[in-house]
Amino acid sequence: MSTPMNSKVILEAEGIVKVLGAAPNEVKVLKGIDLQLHTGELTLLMGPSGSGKTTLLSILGCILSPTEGKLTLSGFKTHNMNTEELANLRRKHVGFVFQSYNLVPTLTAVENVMLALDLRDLNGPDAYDQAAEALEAVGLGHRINAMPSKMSGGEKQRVSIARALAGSPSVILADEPTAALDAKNGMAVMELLAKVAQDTRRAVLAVTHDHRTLQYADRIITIDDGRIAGSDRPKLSGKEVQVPAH
Ligand SMILES: Nc1ncnc2c1ncn2[C@@H]1O[C@H](COP(=O)(O)OP(=O)(O)OP(=O)(O)O)[C@@H](O)[C@H]1O
Repeated sequence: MSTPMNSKVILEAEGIVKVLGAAPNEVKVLKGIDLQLHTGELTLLMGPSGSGKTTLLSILGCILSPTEGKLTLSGFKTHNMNTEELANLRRKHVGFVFQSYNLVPTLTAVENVMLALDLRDLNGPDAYDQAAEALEAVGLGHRINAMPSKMSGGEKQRVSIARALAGSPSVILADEPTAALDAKNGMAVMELLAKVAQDTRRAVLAVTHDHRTLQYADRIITIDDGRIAGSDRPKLSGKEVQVPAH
């Protein structure tokens, strides 16, 4: 199947197996996943509850190591990396967006974004400018000094997208980014992620149960019982995508 021009593989997972839990109650949560993320694309990861989506996202984002299999991120092969090397790779190349925003409640919007830059060793006036720029890019230039408690859910999620964008990671991983939002704010956040994904240096992968988000996808991957059950490019194929029920 064809991919957009100028697009390249920025993340590649091969034969990913993940066993969780301790013997004798071990569970093979991922059973051999092959997956590629391309720059300039928004990929949605869908599948029933318990199918392994969050576990897979954690492995792709170098939070968890696979039991078996290989991961290459931005050209770096991770399978021989120690914990510190993996954390450095994650800080530099991956931005996360969570369902519950995960903002620090005592910090303003711009300070929340600056915190992410500080983790990437960028601080001082340059960090402030870069954080303000990231907030501007998500339409929150007028809210940079707002506290999370004074923001709507949609605004908080946009701050968390700005935080993920700061430092220009090559991959943004979002776990149910619209789940806590009403329909209007949820679609606005999805539209923003689709726009963020148009940058040809970056790929975005979002786990979602929300069928209304399908319209924004360049690619939809479905997972069922720890295995890839399907992959489609709806904008190119024009096919209706069958997604397993939640
Ligand atoms: N620490 C653990 N030990 C054992 N099993 C686990 C552990 N963590 C998760 N699991 C199991 O792994 C499976 C996959 O979990 P995961 O959270 O990745 O699924 P998911 O597709 O993201 O689900 P949901 O849509 O409900 O968030 C589930 O059956 C879960 O019960």
